[in-house]
Amino acid sequence: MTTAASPAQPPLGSEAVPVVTVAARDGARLAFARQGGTLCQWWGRDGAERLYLSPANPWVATDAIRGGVPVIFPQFAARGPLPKHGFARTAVWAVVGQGVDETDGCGWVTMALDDTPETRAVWPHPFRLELTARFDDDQLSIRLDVVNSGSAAFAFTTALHSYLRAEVSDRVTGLGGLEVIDSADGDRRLRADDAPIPLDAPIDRIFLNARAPVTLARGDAGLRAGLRASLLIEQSGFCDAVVWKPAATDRLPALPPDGHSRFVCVEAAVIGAPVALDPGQRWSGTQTLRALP
Ligand SMILES: O=P(O)(O)OC[C@H]1O[C@H](O)[C@H](O)[C@@H](O)[C@@H]1O
Repeated sequence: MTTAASPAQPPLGSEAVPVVTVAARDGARLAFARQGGTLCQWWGRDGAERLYLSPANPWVATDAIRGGVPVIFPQFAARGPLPKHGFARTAVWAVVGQGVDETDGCGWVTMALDDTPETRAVWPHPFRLELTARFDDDQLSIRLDVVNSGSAAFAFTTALHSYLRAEVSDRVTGLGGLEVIDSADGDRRLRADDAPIPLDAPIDRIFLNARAPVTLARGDAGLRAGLRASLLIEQSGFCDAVVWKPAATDRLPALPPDGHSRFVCVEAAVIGAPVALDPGQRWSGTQTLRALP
């Protein structure tokens, strides 16, 4: 277990859910937990938090971590017969390696999850997941690999459920023109317009075939809070994107009363057309967050 940079911060991790921190050469840092293979926090070299990690997260071994980057696999949300968001976010992953890349100074960590009797009880497929994060002060790149290690084909949906620090005056841009499934409105289909998405209202939408970069643009409050002017969010392999921000009245577990107004999730996802993998095949998807000056 480690503690966050400032003594005023709530504890980071617990005995049941240890959290480890790795530093890049430029002083940026990343915290991760084997619980769910979750990246918990990415600090710039100025110590600013770029991800949202709920101060009310209970750090118990059975729960997904409320914040950071939970890994959603093999089912997104309740869109199928499995438990909501699948099992990868609550399983205990292995740490394959961590360190600093001598060539470019980036910090990195790789975690992996293989099928177990518990996963096969809910989803009867041998698989291997590998999550590799590389980061410095300017960017965090997160790659998810899915390998079919069995002898029969399987299909899955997935997401990197990234919780980004955001204030209500911030906006999300770059998703205009895409086909949308509005999860908050009975899966109504609509076409996104070009207007920036305001973060002073709840939203739960899937944007299909999201290939272009998305920007989280700061308003006054975000700039006053010391956040970088904007965050550029790019993805490859993942064909869809989700923008989710709960309402104050949602009263989500592990979130403080003002938590809904401190983040937005911009998720790199595959939902509309599940990935089908034959035995021995590998699928890769990457989400990259670039902190612009
Ligand atoms: O509360 P959780 O189970 O972590 O789910 C959090 C959210 O995940 C996704 O973004 C879904 O689109 C939302 O409908 C869901 O509320």
